[in-house]
Amino acid sequence: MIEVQEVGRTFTISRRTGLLRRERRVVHAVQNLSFTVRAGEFVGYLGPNGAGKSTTIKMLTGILAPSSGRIQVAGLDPARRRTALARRIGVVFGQRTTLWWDLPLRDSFELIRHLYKVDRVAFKRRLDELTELLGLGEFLRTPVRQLSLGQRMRGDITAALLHDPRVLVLDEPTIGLDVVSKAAMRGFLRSLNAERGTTVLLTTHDMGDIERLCHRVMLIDHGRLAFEGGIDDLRATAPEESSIEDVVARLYARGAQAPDQ
Ligand SMILES: Nc1ncnc2c1ncn2[C@@H]1O[C@H](COP(=O)(O)OP(=O)(O)OP(=O)(O)O)[C@@H](O)[C@H]1O
Repeated sequence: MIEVQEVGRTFTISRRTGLLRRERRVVHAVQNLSFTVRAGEFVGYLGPNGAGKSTTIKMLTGILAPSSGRIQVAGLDPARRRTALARRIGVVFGQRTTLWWDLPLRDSFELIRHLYKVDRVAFKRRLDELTELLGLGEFLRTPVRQLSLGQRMRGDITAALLHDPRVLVLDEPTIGLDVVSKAAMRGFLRSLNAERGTTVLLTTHDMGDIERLCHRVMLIDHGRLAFEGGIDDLRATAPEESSIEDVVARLYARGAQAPDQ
């Protein structure tokens, strides 16, 4: 469902170092990255701040083109077929909304229906289902700017799923949610994957998300894949640690000692 082959992405940063002098520096955000996510998998994508997670997600969704290598998502090259891909995948960035700030939630969904050209009957059925599952009924007429973070996040997840995508890419979907909202969101995502077979790639700094949801974990550090395996394999990298958080902290610390690019 997702194929990443030897992908690299660099950024060139230009910085003023004097009155007339500029210094150019190349940042290797992602380097020689290869992985596969099969249909129906729920995979966690971990890494410390600045490791290259968002850059990867932007490449998977076609927002950024890779500098090298090859990507296929749902059978398409994301950077070349971004519009076609948008009909096959759903994307949620926890830190920002894709909804229209001043519009009631319902109107944002209606606009999305037009953008994705979703059939009216299928849209109504899917919206009713998602409204029920995510408990959104009482907020449909509320402008997005008046929603709490948890309500808005449920709105964003609904928006990403209205066109019934086979792949869902989530960038920190539980950030800032309270324990009850977090548990509800995780329950929803788990059943979406188990019952509907939606393939999910999840980026998070919350190890609870990883432990409770993911079949497999990939860990990126300094733009390179530093670990890949199941939760038990992850634990086995530091069996002396009792929590996943500490196991992952160990892996991050190991990466920090490695020579930088
Ligand atoms: N547009 C850009 N221009 C220059 N450098 C960038 C750009 N986007 C990302 N980078 C750099 O690429 C590297 C990877 O950044 P990225 O945002 O992918 O990390 P991340 O793993 O998502 O981090 P976080 O967990 O903090 O969100 C960082 O060194 C970052 O500064």
